[in-house]
Amino acid sequence: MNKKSYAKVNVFLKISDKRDSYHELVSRFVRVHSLYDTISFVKSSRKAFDIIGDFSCNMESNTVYKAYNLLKEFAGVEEFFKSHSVEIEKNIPEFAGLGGGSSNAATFLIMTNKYCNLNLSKDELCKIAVKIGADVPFFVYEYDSANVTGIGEIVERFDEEILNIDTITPNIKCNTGEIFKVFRENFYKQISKNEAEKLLKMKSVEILYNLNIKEANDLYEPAISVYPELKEYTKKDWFFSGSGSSFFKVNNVK
Ligand SMILES: C[C@@](CO)(OP(=O)(O)O)[C@H](O)COP(=O)(O)OP(=O)(O)OC[C@H]1O[C@@H](n2ccc(N)nc2=O)[C@H](O)[C@@H]1O
Ligand SMILES: Nc1ncnc2c1ncn2[C@@H]1O[C@H](COP(=O)(O)OP(=O)(O)O)[C@@H](O)[C@H]1O
Repeated sequence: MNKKSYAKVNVFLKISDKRDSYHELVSRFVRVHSLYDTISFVKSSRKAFDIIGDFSCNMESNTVYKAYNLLKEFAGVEEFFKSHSVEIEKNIPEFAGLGGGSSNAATFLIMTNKYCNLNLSKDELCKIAVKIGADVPFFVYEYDSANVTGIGEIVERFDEEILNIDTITPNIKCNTGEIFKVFRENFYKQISKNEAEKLLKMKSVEILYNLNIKEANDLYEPAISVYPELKEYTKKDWFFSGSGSSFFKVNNVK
């Protein structure tokens, strides 16, 4: 009972509006095939829910624990996790803009749905996923590439070739909330409907061929202003994922 929990990158990320203290985005999310954690359900005699793995957060703030809390009311779930521990082999760096925590939560939802025979559809799982975090629905659908809008709850599969992606994660822990705050205060702009529609139709390789790092990600400039050390990692053909700190390169782009 194990499953890969992939990282993602944002090929582009543009802000389209504000929603209360949040921001609505227009983004292309792509799974990184070469970077994943592995989640296993292993037999255990602990008689209580537990997660084994290397995390910087405590149990209460672990996204997998949040996912468990949302599923435990379903018949059989609590019983199952009295005799199984969740083991997570972490490879995806945290605070990296690669969605590791969100991916783990989604993989846990998918595995629990399967092994506890909950028979929930992807759409039903997605309703649970949004309660955990903005990026979780993308990972629930298991698409290689998708257009993601709203705060992350609208996920539409995008049909394109599988991308061969390299990532670099500087040892800088980017605070997503702080970067959005600086974006709102000093860099605020909204993508127009026309421009958004154009990007949402373009293949990822075309987008990366045509845009530079600043144009592709509205959070890049605010991130650099909060963490100037990030600038050292800015190189030709490399792009910025989410609110950082990871940079990525797509080898399919010629
Ligand atoms: C920017 C993105 C793009 O993929 O990626 P990451 O850099 O985290 O991977 C995500 O949407 C990030 O989502 P997530 O990491 O779940 O953010 P949260 O913990 O929910 O939000 C932290 C804080 O960031 C701000 N926030 C977050 C998402 C959003 N669409 N608008 C916001 O303004 C809010 O102030 C919020 O309190
Ligand atoms: N299962 C998990 N894996 C990684 N980080 C987690 C997990 N659960 C909670 N977190 C917390 O989520 C935050 C980072 O989220 P993560 O998804 O790894 O990165 P990012 O949001 O930068 O893409 C950190 O505060 C981290 O401690």
